[in-house]
Parts: sequence; structure tokens; C-alpha cells
Amino acid sequence: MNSGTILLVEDEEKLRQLLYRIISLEGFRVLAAENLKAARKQLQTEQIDVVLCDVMLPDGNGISLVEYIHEAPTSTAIIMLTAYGNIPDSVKAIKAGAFDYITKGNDNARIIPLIHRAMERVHLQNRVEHLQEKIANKYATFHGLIGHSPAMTAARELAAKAAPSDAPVLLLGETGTGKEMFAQAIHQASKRADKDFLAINCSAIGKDILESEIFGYKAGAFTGAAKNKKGLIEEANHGTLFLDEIGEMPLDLQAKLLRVLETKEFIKVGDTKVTRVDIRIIAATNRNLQEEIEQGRFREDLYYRLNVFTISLPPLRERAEDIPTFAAHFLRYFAGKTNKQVLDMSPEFLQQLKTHQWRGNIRELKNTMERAVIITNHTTLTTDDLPMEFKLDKSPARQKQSNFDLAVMEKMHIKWVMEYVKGNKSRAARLMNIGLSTLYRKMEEYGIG
Ligand SMILES: Nc1ncnc2c1ncn2[C@@H]1O[C@H](COP(=O)(O)OP(=O)(O)OP(=O)(O)O)[C@@H](O)[C@H]1O
Repeated sequence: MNSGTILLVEDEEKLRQLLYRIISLEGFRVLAAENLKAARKQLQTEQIDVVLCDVMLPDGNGISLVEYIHEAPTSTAIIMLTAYGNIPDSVKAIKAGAFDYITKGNDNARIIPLIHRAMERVHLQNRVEHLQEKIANKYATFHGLIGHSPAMTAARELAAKAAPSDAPVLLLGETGTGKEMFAQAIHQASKRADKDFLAINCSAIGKDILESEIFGYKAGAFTGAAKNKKGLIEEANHGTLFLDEIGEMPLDLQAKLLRVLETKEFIKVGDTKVTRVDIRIIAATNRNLQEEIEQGRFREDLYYRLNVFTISLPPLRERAEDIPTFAAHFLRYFAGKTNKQVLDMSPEFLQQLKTHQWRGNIRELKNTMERAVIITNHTTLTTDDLPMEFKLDKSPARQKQSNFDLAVMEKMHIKWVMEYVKGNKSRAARLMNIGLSTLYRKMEEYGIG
């Protein structure tokens, strides 16, 4: 059985069925779409490794799917099916970033080996990314935690003191304030550094799966539990387990976790005997746990067990003095990553960063800087490189009634998208999900050049 999912985009039903059968026989999971619209939908909802796509489709040219896929960072590979003798299409497809092309009808014997090669590349790329992430995490040390505001310095100092002990740590802060980065840095500075750091977000999955994920299960514990499964708590034995969004953990799991903290023991789902572990727990939440306790949603005894070291990471808007440092750091990082000559920021750009609300905190600032570095055509970032909501936030016109006018918003949005795609109208129309002629009409209406 080969692993991987293939999306087949072909409007001719007979050929689609034939290819479906041939590829399924290789053991791949195959999804099919008969036009570009259906293909885009599948790409948005499914994890697809390789796309096999016809060039001539009823709702457009298949090569546009290559561009669509490359709009977001992805490892998905696309192979084009081109008509016999259509060299220009094949060249275009490769230039747009397709993995390869096959001439329809003529190259049948090449299809399967080519899919295998594309799949190998995808797996390799995924593996490299996974390793890069692992390495990056390994070096998430206190040194890498930037920011020199008093709040940040106090948080770093407390974390550095907590690190060598084996005590639990509770990290408090809004989303994107750096809780996971702190947790990794604490792990790296602890005596468990050469063991695993595993993380789970308690809000992302349902109660039963969360219990199996954290504590594991015995074979036969429930339908589908064919084999014993180790939970993260056992996988991370001798290392650190980071429980993000602990405020969302159901009460009965809180009781099980308390037992781990008190006795280092737990019982797997469907098991009768206890399992012992040596683990350090770091937990994080953006909820007010005192309130959760009052409401009966969080166990008080667990709270006291966890808060041996409580580290609060204040929202970015409350430590505006850190914003230029973060912005400069991310500017250097993304300029390096994208190989662009972007060297600094205009004073107005920085001023807007300082007064923005940053509800997504450092994560939002990081994304804003990445976007700015990608779209700029200059060596200095200016306010033009900021997303539209910044302009709305700050423009004096914001106070005026006219700014609530939908047409004003639409005009700004079109201008911004046109900047983003560097004037490529068909790409802009595609991104905005409107037809090219509609885009032309609106640009004329709003006097956009
Ligand atoms: N002090 C810091 N220095 C450099 N980068 C940081 C810092 N804090 C956070 N970041 C970056 O900001 C992003 C968000 O950080 P992180 O995931 O640690 O936040 P979080 O509080 O755990 O978020 P959530 O609650 O949503 O899971 C990450 O990409 C991280 O690299």
C-alpha cells in the first residue's frame, strides 16, 4: 500500500475513470474533480500530495491551478496532462511551477512512475520541513526570546529560574503572546533538554480523542482500538509535555492529570493497571482560571498543583516598547528567508505598528511583517505595505461617515489586491473570486489605474 493522496482533475469521464482505476490500484487514495472549481474546493478541504490535472478544462486552463497551489506555501506537486504536440502549454506549465507534464494518450506508461517520483519529492519535502521545525524548536532558547520591556524581562527571568527545577509551569497570556515558545525554551534549559518536548492543544479535539491522545489506550478499549496506543504522556516520558489551552480540558481529564502530577501514575483508557511516568508538565491558557474555578469548570486542586511557577505574558499592546524590536527581528528574518533586499521601515510604518491593537499579538505582528516583506517593491517598508485594516484604523477618513460606505471599502480592497499581485488582473480577479470583466468594470468605475 502506497501512502499519499492524489487529486485527479479531468473532465472527460472515461479517461477520469480509467486513471482513477490505474492510480487506485497502486494503493494511493484518489480524489477526483471534473473542473477547476471542484478541484479548488478539494484543495481547500483535503490534504493532497499530488495533483494530476488536464490543461483544457470546461471552466478554464488547468495551468491556473499550478499558480493557485503556489499562492500558499505547500509541498503539493502538480503534473499536467497536455494535448499531444502542445509544446507551449507544457512549457508554460513547467514555468508556472508544475512538477512535470504528460502528453495525454501517448505517455500512459509514464504516469505511474511519474506519480511515484512526485510523491517521493513531496514526502521528502515534508520530512525536511518537519526536521527544520524540530531543529528550530531545539534552539528555542531564552536567547531566542526577544523583547526587552520590563514585563518581558521579568517573564524571561522567572522562566530561567523555573527551568532547572522539575516543577510544573503555568503560562498565562492571550493567543500569540509566545506561550509555546516560552514552554520550549524552559524545556531546552532543563535537564530534560535531550529528551522529547511534546505539545497538545486541549481545545482542538473532542474529549474522547483528547483522553486517548494524552493517556493512550489498551487494544480493545473501544471499537477501532485494534492495537495498544501510547499516549503523549508516555511518549514524552523523561521529557516535557506542553498542554496548551488547559482551561478547555474536561473535568474528568483534569482529575486524571492531577493524579499524574501527584503520583506520576495514570491508567490508560481500557486498562486495569497503572502506568508510571517521569514527566514534566508545562500548561498554558488564555482563560482566567480563577474565574473558571468559581464557575466550576476548573479544579482548584489542579490549579494549585500547576501554578508553582506562574508566568504571565502580557499582550503586545501593553508592551509597545517591544514592537520595534520584534518588527526589526521579523524584518531581518523574512528578508533572509525570501532573499529580498528589504532593509528597514519608514517612521510612519513603525508608528502604525506601535498604535495597532494587535489582538493576535506577536503571531499577528510576525504575519504582518511576513506579508509586508513579500509584497513590497522597495528596500524600505512603508504604510502601503500594511494590510487594509491598518489603513482603516488610522486614516482620518475613518471618522467620516463615508468610510462606512461599502464602495469605499471595495475600492480600497481592489487597490490593495492589485498591489499585492503586482498588477496581474487575472490573478487579482481569481483571488477576489470575481470574473475578469467584473474587475475591469469596477476598476474603471473607481478610477483605479
Ligand atoms: N519572544 C519571542 N521572540 C520571537 N518570536 C516570538 C516570541 N514570542 C512569540 N514569538 C513568535 O510568535 C508566534 C506565536 O507564538 P506562540 O505560538 O508561542 O504563542 P502562543 O501564546 O503559544 O499562542 P496560542 O495561545 O495561540 O497557541 C510564533 O511564531 C513565535 O515564533
